[in-house]
Amino acid sequence: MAEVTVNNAKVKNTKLDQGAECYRSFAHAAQHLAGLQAVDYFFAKELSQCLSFAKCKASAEYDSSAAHQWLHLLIALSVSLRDGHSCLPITAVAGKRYFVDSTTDATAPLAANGFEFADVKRLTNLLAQLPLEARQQQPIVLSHGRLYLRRYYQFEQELKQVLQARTLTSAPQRNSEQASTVGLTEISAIIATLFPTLASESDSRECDIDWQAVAVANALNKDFAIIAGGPGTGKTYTVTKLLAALIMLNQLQKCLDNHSVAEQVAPRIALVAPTGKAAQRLSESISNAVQGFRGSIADQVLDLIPEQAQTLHRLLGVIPGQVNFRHHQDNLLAVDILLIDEVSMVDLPMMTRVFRALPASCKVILLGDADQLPSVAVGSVLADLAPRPHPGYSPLNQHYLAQVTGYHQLTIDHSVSHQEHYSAADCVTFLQKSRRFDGEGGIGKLAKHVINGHYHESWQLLQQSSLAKDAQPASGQLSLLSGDIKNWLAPLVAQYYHDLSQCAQVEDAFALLAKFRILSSTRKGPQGVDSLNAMVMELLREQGVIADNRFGQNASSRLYASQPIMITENDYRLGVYNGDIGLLWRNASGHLMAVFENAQGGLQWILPSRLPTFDTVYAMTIHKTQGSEFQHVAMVLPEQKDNSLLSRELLYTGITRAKQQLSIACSQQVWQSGVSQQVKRYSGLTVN
Ligand SMILES: Nc1ncnc2c1ncn2[C@@H]1O[C@H](COP(=O)(O)OP(=O)(O)OP(=O)(O)O)[C@@H](O)[C@H]1O
Repeated sequence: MAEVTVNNAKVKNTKLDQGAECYRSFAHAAQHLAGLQAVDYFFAKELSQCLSFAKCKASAEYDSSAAHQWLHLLIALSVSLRDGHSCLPITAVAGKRYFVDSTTDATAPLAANGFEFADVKRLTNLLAQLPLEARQQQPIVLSHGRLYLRRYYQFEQELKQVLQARTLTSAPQRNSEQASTVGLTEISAIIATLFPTLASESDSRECDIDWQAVAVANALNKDFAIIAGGPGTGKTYTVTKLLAALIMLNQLQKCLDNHSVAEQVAPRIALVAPTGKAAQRLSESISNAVQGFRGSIADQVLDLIPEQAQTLHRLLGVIPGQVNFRHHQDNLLAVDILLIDEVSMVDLPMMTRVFRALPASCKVILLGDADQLPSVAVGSVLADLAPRPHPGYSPLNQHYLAQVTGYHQLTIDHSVSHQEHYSAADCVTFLQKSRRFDGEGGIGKLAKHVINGHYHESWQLLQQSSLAKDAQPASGQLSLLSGDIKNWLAPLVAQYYHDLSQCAQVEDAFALLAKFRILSSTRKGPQGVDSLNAMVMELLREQGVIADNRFGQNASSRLYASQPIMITENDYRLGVYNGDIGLLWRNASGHLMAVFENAQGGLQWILPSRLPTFDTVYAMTIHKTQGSEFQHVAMVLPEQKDNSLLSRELLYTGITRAKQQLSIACSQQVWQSGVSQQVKRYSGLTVN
C-alpha cells in the first residue's frame, strides 16, 4: 500500500505526469544532481513520460513525490548503465541521498545537494504500480528487486538460460549412464598421460594439489568450463593440455564407435580473444606450449591443435554498419570446441551473441583473470561466473574428480564446504600458483596485496623494493618514482623510445615497443595520458628524434616515422579496431604508412589518411592495456586522492601488465585510496 495518497483522481493525474517537470531543463537538473549527464536526464525524462503512474491503472493513488522518486530511479539506472552495471538494485539507492557533490563544501550556494530516495518498502510499493514485469513488454523491467533496461535484461536472461542448460548437461553422471561414451577409466588414463607426476605422487595428493591437472579433469567431462587465474598461472599451458586431452578423448570415442583411423574426423577447434593484441598473444602462447609438449605428447595429437587465434568479431563475422553478426541462432558456427581467452574483457551483449551463434554440441572453455577490471561495456561476466570465494564443489563433482585425479579433498579458498547440488560453480577451476612471478618476485606479491586490499603491506613493499633496488639494481622488480615527472621520464624515454626510429625493420620496432609502456588511470590532467604523451614527444624532440616542424598546426605534418599510434574507433572495412596499436613507418617507396601486426602474425599496411581516429601511444590508459603485457611498465597515478576511477582492480590490472619491472609514480594518499576502493558491478547473472 502506498504511503502517500491524494484524494482527487483528477488532481492526481496532472501531478503524476510532473516527474520530469521537477526540473525545468537539463541545466536546472544538473545544478541539483552532481555528475548528471545529458543522456541521464533525457533517458529518464522520456521513459518517465512513457511509463508514468498516470498512464497505468494504478490501484493506489500517488502525488508528484512518487513521480519524482520514479524519475530519479531512472536517472540512477542510466548512471548505472554508464558505469557498466547491467541493472540497478533498488537496495543500492533506497534510503540514500544520491548525486551529492562531494568535492564542494555542501553549504556552498551552488553545491548540488542531490536527491533522497525513499526506503525499500516505499520504492517497492511504488514500482509495483507500474507495468514492469518482464512479460509486460515495457522498456524497463523490474526483476528480483533489480531495475533493468529491457535490452540488458534480455541479454542477461538469455545468457543465464543457456549457461544453466549447459551446466545441467555437464553433470558427471552422464558419462556412466551412456554405455558407448568414453568412461572414467579412459579419462583417468588421459590425465595420467598428460600429468605423469600425478600418478607417482598418489600418497601426497592431499598436501600439494596440482590445480592444472584438476582444471583439465574438471573441464574434460563438461560442455562448459572456466579456467581462471592470475597472470602466469599457466592458463594457456593448461588449456593446451586440455585441448590435447579432448583430441585424445575424441579419438577414443571414434574407436568405440568403430570408425577406422582414416575415417576419424578431428574436432573443429576455434581459439578466440576479444582484441587483436590478445588474439596474437594467445596464438604465441599456444604455439609455444605445443612446441614445449613435443616429445611428451604424441605428434598426431599436437598437430590437431590450431595455433592461430582470431578476434571474437572475426569469428562471429562483422557486417559493416550493423550491430548484428553474420553468425547467430539461424546461422550457427561450425565449431566443436570454442576457447575464449581474456574473458574479463568480454561484455554481456558480446558473450550472449557468442553463445547464440554456437551449436548446442559445441564445448565452450573460458579463460581469464576474474580479478582484472571488468569489460569496458556493460557486464562483469567472468567475475559473475567465477566468484571468489568459490563456494566449493558439489559431492557429485568431488566424486568424479577424486576418481580421475586421485584428489579426495579439494580445498578451494581455504574452505572444505561443498555445494549441496551440482551447479555452475562445479564448472570453474582456479589456478593458484604463478609460474611467472615466483613467491619472492615483487610484482606478484604486490599484485596479491593490492587485490586483497592490503594497503599497508603493499605500500611497505613498494618502499622496501625501491630501497633494495638501489642496493641491488639487477634484482629489484619494483621501484617507486618520485619528484618531477620529466626527471624520471627522460632516462626511460632514452632507454626505450629513442631507438624506435633507429630500427632497420618495422618488426624490430614492434619488438622494442612491446618492451615498455607508460600507463595512467586517466586521460586528462597533468598525470593523464594526453600530458604524458606530450611530455614524451617533447623529450624525443630534445633528443633529436622528432623534428621541430612536427609540432605545427597541420595535423598530417605532425605525423612522423616510428610514431606509435592507437586506433580509437572501429573500422570494420579496414579491419582495424578500437585499441589496436600500430606504428607509422616508411614503406619501400618511402611513403609514410600505418602498420599493424595482425593476429595471424602478418603485417597490415594502411595509408594514414584512411585510418579512423587514432592517438599517439607512448602512454595509454590502464583500461586499454588489458590483454597486453610489457617487460617494463611505468604506472603513473593522478594526484587527486578522491579520483573515483581508482580501484584495486585498476591497480591490479596495471601491475600485472608488467612482466619484469614495474615503476610506480604515486603519492601514499592516492595509493591508499586506490587500494581501498573496489569495483563491484551490479548484475543478476548468477547461474545455479
Ligand atoms: N606446470 C608447468 N610446468 C612448467 N612450466 C609451466 C607450467 N605451467 C606453466 N608453465 C610456464 O609458465 C609460463 C606462463 O604460463 P602461461 O603462459 O600458460 O600462463 P598464463 O596464465 O596463460 O599467462 P598470462 O598471464 O599470459 O595469460 C609459460 O612459460 C609456461 O610454459
